[in-house]
Amino acid sequence: MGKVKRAQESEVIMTEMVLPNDTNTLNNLMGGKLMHWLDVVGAIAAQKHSNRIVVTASADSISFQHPIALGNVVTLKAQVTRSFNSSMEVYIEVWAEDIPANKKTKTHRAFFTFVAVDQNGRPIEVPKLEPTTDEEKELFDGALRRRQLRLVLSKRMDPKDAVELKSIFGLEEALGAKKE
Ligand SMILES: CCCCCCCCCCCCCCCC(=O)SCCNC(=O)CCNC(=O)[C@H](O)C(C)(C)COP(=O)(O)OP(=O)(O)OC[C@H]1O[C@@H](n2cnc3c(N)ncnc32)[C@H](O)[C@@H]1OP(=O)(O)O
Repeated sequence: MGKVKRAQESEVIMTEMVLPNDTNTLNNLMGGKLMHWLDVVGAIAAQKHSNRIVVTASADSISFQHPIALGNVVTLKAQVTRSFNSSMEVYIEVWAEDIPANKKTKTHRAFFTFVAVDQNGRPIEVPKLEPTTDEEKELFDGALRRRQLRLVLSKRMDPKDAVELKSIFGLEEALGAKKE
């Protein structure tokens, strides 16, 4: 049996401050800057799980509903939810904190996928992941559906083979599977 690692072993908490160079003309954090931080914190979590070089394969939809203001302290928490062969899904939560006002708000959540690669950039196998807490187990179970959705959207999986997706949405017919 291959190596198994616990989800908590990949946890990374990163803290940043929104500086003038990071903001738009409304003095709010630029979306691209936040995506950069998400990419870095997620990649470190994936590296901790795999002990390998990792590359970003995909980032799921990120919505910017809560602006983060100049001077806020931004905390990003990342953890691998599930590993597959060479790929790992990472869940990231973001909080913005106005320390003088003593106010902390959860602003974003995101799922990224990283792939462990060798020195030549070829995908390489990663340890399996064992979820421990209820939240980790829920994320672990959902990861299979999210992976299938990503692979279908990027045309890497035939919708007919997306068994998990079909079972939750009851999409057998819509996705072209033949009825018995
Ligand atoms: C001492 C320690 C110090 C630590 C200090 C750390 C500092 C850490 C800082 C890091 C700083 C930031 C690091 C950012 C990292 C970049 O930003 S990297 C730059 C952006 N990313 C890239 O350039 C990647 C470009 N793409 C590729 O290289 C290739 O497409 C990939 C992703 C390696 C996949 O290769 P491929 O030949 O298509 O391989 P294939 O066998 O088909 O697929 C391999 C796996 O990828 C998955 N995959 C492929 N495409 C997708 C997709 N669109 N969606 C989901 N999964 C996909 C497949 O499902 C498959 O998964 P598994 O079944 O193996 O689990």
